[in-house]
Amino acid sequence: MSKAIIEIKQVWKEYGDHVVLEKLNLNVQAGEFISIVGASGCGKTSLLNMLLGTEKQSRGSILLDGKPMPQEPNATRGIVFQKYSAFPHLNALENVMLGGEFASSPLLGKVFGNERKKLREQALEMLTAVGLADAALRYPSELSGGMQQRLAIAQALIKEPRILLLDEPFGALDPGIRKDMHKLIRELWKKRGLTVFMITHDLSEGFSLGSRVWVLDKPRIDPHQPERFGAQVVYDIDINSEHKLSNSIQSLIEKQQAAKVAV
Ligand SMILES: Nc1ncnc2c1ncn2[C@@H]1O[C@H](COP(=O)(O)OP(=O)(O)OP(=O)(O)O)[C@@H](O)[C@H]1O
Repeated sequence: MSKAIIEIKQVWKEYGDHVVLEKLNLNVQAGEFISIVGASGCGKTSLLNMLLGTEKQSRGSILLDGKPMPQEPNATRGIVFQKYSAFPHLNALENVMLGGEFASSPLLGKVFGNERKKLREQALEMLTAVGLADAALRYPSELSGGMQQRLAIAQALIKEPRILLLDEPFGALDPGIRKDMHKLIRELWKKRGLTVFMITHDLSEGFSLGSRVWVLDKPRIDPHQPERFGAQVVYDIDINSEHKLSNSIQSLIEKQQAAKVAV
């Protein structure tokens, strides 16, 4: 087996007395697509933030290529949030270029001359890859929700990250647009050999996109002290090796879909 790109070893995350995550032990190979599902507040975003480097684990270690995870975001990891706020005074092309400018000139946030010309070309390529070539000169307020998420993906990918972190990236989009976005993200994942971590509340999205699904839940509950125990990865499901999803998982998905219809 090849060396893991990410190793999570005995990781705990606590906020004061509140234990959010406990005893996480997980290895991720380069090129995996991990869907992270679990109840609201179980610690999915906390886990993603630790992978991004904006949060530090309370205990244990997280390794990137065998070395401690850098404690700040850098170009190895790109992130896309559910709600994207692009700079409103910059057009799509300038917004994507800005991401690249900060990656190559973190202090100044600006590049000049030939480097700028090259960056402009790369940004245009990125916009083309996400299907926004025709909207390069439009401002964020002139883009639909789906287009704004495409822009967010282009901005994350301009830094050429090896790891892409997605925090409910399609949660606010209409079902038809979500489908298009699923196709896009699968293409980008495969073509660029990315390692992807995606939080979703939609189980069927998690199972259809991911090569592996982590289900976070609390195996232990103290009713008098709900914050005493944290969530763990209670199911770690390798989609490729499962010929068929187990009945229980399939029925979970069906239940969720039925609940959506009922709303
Ligand atoms: N900076 C913080 N300080 C204190 N508590 C926090 C902080 N960040 C998160 N929490 C708490 O940690 C718990 C897990 O939060 P987190 O956002 O990781 O959950 P989540 O699974 O992503 O939730 P959701 O699905 O609702 O987005 C929550 O109870 C939250 O209130």
